Amino acid sequence: MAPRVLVSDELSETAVQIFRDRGVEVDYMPKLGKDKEKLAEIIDQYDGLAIRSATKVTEKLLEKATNLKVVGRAGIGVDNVDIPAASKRGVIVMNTPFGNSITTAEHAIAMMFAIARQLPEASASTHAGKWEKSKFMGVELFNKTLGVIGAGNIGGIVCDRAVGLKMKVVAYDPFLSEERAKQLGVTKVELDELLAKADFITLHVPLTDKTRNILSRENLAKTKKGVRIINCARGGLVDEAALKDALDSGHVAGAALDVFEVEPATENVLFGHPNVVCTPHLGASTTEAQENVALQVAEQISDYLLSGAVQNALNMPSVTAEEAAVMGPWLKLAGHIGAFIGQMTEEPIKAINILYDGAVSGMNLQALNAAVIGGVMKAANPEVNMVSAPVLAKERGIQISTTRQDKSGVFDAFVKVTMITDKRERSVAGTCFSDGKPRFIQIKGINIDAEVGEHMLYTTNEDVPGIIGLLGGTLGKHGVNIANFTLGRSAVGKDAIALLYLDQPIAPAVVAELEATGKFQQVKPLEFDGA
Ligand SMILES: NC(=O)C1=CN([C@@H]2O[C@H](COP(=O)(O)OP(=O)(O)OC[C@H]3O[C@@H](n4cnc5c(N)ncnc54)[C@H](O)[C@@H]3O)[C@@H](O)[C@H]2O)C=CC1
Ligand SMILES: O=C(O)C(=O)COP(=O)(O)O
Repeated sequence: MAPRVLVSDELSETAVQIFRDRGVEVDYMPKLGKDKEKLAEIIDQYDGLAIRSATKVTEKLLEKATNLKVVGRAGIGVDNVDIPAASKRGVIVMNTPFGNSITTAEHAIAMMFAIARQLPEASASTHAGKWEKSKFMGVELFNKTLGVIGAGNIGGIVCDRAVGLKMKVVAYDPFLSEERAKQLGVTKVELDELLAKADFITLHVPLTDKTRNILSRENLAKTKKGVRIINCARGGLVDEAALKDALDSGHVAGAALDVFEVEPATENVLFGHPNVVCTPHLGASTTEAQENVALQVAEQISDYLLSGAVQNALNMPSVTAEEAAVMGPWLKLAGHIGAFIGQMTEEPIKAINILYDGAVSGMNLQALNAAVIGGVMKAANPEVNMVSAPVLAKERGIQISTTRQDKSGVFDAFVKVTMITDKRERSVAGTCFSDGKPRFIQIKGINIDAEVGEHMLYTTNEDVPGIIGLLGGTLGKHGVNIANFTLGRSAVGKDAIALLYLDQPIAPAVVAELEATGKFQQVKPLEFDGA
């Protein structure tokens, strides 16, 4: 069945066309982002959700989104998506990190000109036939100091354009390297220095717990008298009430705001102030940017739903389409090994050590690790997947370690996972043959060769005659067909294991009957989803 995607905010038609061309069913309902009840009612029908900033992907919405696998943000900021809640539910969150950055940077520059020369007010006055030539006295940008808070993609472009305007640019960004600052032609400074020096301040940081209120009342008080402030990043970065007071007192000469604490902003303390220029979150609103982000988000969502390729996800390592094709069997194997271990474990896991040997050690290990951990944790919670598992494992304090090596002899490559609890250590290894089929090759250090099936039975016993007959006879009597039977032992007369691939699940009564023979130390049915 074709995956289904809902577009709940206004996106360029390009997105809808791409979904259709790629064979993804798409419903375009651009008003739904503003109607959370209606959205919550229908969200369970969709595998993917494409949004901009109006749709709020809250924990509550995600609870209803029982089939959702991916949220794609056609834009940059994802503060409208509860990413931890999405991760816990195994939903990938992607954005389009570059599609609208030039456009947004240009909007910030336009806003800077607008407050330097009071363009909107002068325009309104002229339209009104007033010809107030002497009222609108502006300031030049030339030789002024621009303080850029956040010099990432957008901030970096703003720096570049401002240098072109012959401004002096200082940037505050803890993650900006001296080398990059030099390349941009800007001076890296601390926040207090920026506040003290800047004639114009422009914000380009994401809204996080650390950046919220970065221009607080206290910080606004540290700015130069006559400063002008531009916010084309997020409402919530500037204390709006404090900004109004600073504008009223004349300490701040002007402010240009594209974003507001509450959006849509139909009321705001700053509305109506003569020195404030406002736009309704238009930073990304150009034909070019909207084409870029719509195209990118539709391709990314389709790639993920159709091939498992992951690009620009905020809660999952990237997997290219090429990698997804090569790694597919290995990701499956990693999940199966994890599932084997998870189903065999009844006590809390302290650590999981993952060894990658040979060709597989050169693959995307973050993704493979996520698949192993997902498999392990799925035994306790079937809802867990590659996205949610690493988060949950971390929450539970499980130590994950990875080793790469290239020592394999018999196999070109293999994956071996060792799980450690207070009581025991358990390890399972597997490989993929050229047919792409995952196989288990070692359990508890005992070599075997077992194709992975959906329903399996694992037994351990002392190496004595008659075990094959006993297993075959009992299963046969209950009409359980054996597709594949693998045996292994550590040494003659010592520990032996059997792994049976069955055509149907084995009933608890049959397990009990085998246990009652007293011949087995363990009789454990195992299930492998998607095998
Ligand atoms: N008005 C609009 O329509 C649009 C607004 N945006 C907003 O712009 C923001 C920035 O976008 P990009 O430049 O693409 O993001 P980015 O991630 O490339 O850059 C953000 C920069 O902020 C820096 N940063 C993070 N925490 C900081 C802190 N506490 N203090 C100082 N710097 C800090 C980072 O090191 C990074 O360099 C987005 O998060 C989004 O909220 C983005 C697009 C359109
Ligand atoms: O990309 C971003 O972060 C934006 O803020 C753009 O928002 P929008 O898609 O125009 O609602």
